[in-house]
Amino acid sequence: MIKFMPTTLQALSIVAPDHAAANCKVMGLSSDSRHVQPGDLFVARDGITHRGVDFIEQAVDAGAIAAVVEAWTTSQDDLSCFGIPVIRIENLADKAGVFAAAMLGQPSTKMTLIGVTGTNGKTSCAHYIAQALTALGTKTALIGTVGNGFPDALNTATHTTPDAITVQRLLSDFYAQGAQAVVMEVSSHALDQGRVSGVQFDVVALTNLSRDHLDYHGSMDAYAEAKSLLFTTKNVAIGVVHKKRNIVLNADDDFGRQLARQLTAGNVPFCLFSSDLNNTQLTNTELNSGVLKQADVAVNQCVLSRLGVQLSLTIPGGRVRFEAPVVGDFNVSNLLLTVSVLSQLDLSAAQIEMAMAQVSAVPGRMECLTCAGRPAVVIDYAHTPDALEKALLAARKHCSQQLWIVFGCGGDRDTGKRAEMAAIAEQFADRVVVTSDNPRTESPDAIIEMIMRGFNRPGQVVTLADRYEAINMAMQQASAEDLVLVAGKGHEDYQEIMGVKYPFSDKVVVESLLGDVDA
Ligand SMILES: CC(=O)N[C@H]1[C@@H](OP(=O)(O)OP(=O)(O)OC[C@H]2O[C@@H](n3ccc(=O)[nH]c3=O)[C@H](O)[C@@H]2O)O[C@H](CO)[C@@H](O)[C@@H]1O[C@H](C)C(=O)N[C@@H](C)C(=O)N[C@H](CCC(=O)O)C(=O)O
Ligand SMILES: Nc1ncnc2c1ncn2[C@@H]1O[C@H](COP(=O)(O)OP(=O)(O)OP(=O)(O)O)[C@@H](O)[C@H]1O
Ligand SMILES: N[C@H](CCC[C@H](N)C(=O)O)C(=O)O
Ligand SMILES: [Mg+2]
Repeated sequence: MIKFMPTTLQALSIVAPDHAAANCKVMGLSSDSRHVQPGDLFVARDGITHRGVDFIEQAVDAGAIAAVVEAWTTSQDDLSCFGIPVIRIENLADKAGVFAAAMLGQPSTKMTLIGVTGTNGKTSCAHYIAQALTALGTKTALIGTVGNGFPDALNTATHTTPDAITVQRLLSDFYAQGAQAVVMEVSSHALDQGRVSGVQFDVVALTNLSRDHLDYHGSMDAYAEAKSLLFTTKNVAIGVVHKKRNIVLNADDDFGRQLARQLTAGNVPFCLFSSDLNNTQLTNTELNSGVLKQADVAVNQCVLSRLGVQLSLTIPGGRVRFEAPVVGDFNVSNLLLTVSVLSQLDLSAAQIEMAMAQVSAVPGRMECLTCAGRPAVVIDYAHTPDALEKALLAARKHCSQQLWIVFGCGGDRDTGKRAEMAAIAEQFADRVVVTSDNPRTESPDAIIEMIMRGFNRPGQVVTLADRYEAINMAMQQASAEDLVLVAGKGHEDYQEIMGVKYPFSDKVVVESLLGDVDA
């Protein structure tokens, strides 16, 4: 159990109203009134749904000795009634992590910290990096969608990137358990809400940027702006911190190149990777004028097979060759990112080659289940238009006859991606079954109806809201030479309906329907 180091408001650089308040002992920190412990400083941050100030009374009842609130939301006059010092602070959302880091002894400075952001591929890359570092003997922990902890003992995660105080607690906990490195997925929500403020990174990397989360960010520009926060250094008092400027960018992605141009203009060094053999995305004009450089990590040779990928790469100062049992062209990009991160950690070509040979598939990402005489089934976490396209293109290469897709879309999330995913499904699959994903608080039928608007030939699409029945139907009707891609839920072991998480696993369902699954 991780303990905060007792401190004072003064030591946290919080300007208290009087001497007594400045020196009162702060025993812990919480941003949730329901979890406040006696002696805690309550970080009453404003959220999207609630105002933090509305929970101060509850925090006082639980024993909070002081509270901090957003400066712009409340006047000082309204804060004198709580019986504890309540102090107004600028940019409070960005400060919670900084306070927590201070009270936990700056855990991120004691380990190698790697942050991965981007629309798709964060989990895959984070796991590959953790597997590679572990193979090199570096005890490495993970924070991300599949779970938090050491790779062989992940605790289920509620978020891809937890809230700011939880992030610091996890880092502190990992350090206490001997971690030497931590790889974390950094979501756009996290960057926007200051969940990684106070984390000091050794390497930060971008996978790619495509449509997602527009319900939250409102526009692609705002979404990109949030992502770019991981790559801009701020001072230690606020925001993301870079120990060194080790930045890894994807030259095959529009946003990756945009960031690369910005960094070049600001004379900030970065490592660029590309799986484009001819660097066709990098225009000659840009290359010749020095606006962009050639990729630092690039593909010399790439052989994709049913079992995985064989790669020969150029890296700064050498070459590496390895095989990895992961499928899909998009995974080449994820492997390149992984190699780029390792090269930024100053590992030798021989070390990188050895480490990459140990990389293996991630649960729920292009996971293939087969049984003699039955259609092959691939379970994948594609839940954005770009991911669905990439997953279907990858699955097509493993399918000798008809390619089936079973998918739905999550409720209470970007509604605009629903019709886009339908158009992709229609374009790249032969048979389409639309079902429920996590409807959350929305009606499954209403979500399906929005998906249906994206098809040109809706008459050819089967809809079955019950996900078990939808998978069953596709597997019953598909021939042994067909392939069924079950997309959207990957590793998830629940289906969230009206605030309740019911047990549901695509993998368990498929295995039970296949009977004896081949290895
Ligand atoms: C949209 C979003 O990101 N919402 C997150 C946000 O909620 P919110 O802003 O509505 O918070 P709020 O309910 O207004 O509460 C404000 C403050 O009051 C506190 N509070 C609240 C209630 C109470 O009784 N007492 C109390 O003190 C809360 O702890 C919070 O600090 O802050 C909450 C506390 O940290 C998060 O749990 C919540 O995540 C919700 C559940 C969520 O679904 N988030 C998803 C969209 C998300 O974060 N996804 C990303 C990206 C996924 C990916 O692409 O991989 C992720 O990183 O997981
Ligand atoms: N580099 C990539 N480019 C495009 N699609 C990808 C890439 N890597 C993975 N995918 C697709 O995206 C899906 C999700 O991959 P992964 O879980 O690694 O991404 P993520 O960014 O962590 O997603 P989330 O934001 O939901 O946590 C995969 O199942 C696959 O279909
Ligand atoms: N990290 C993603 C997960 C989506 C998973 C999908 N199954 C869904 O419920 O939409 C998100 O929060 O948008
Ligand atoms: Mg993830």
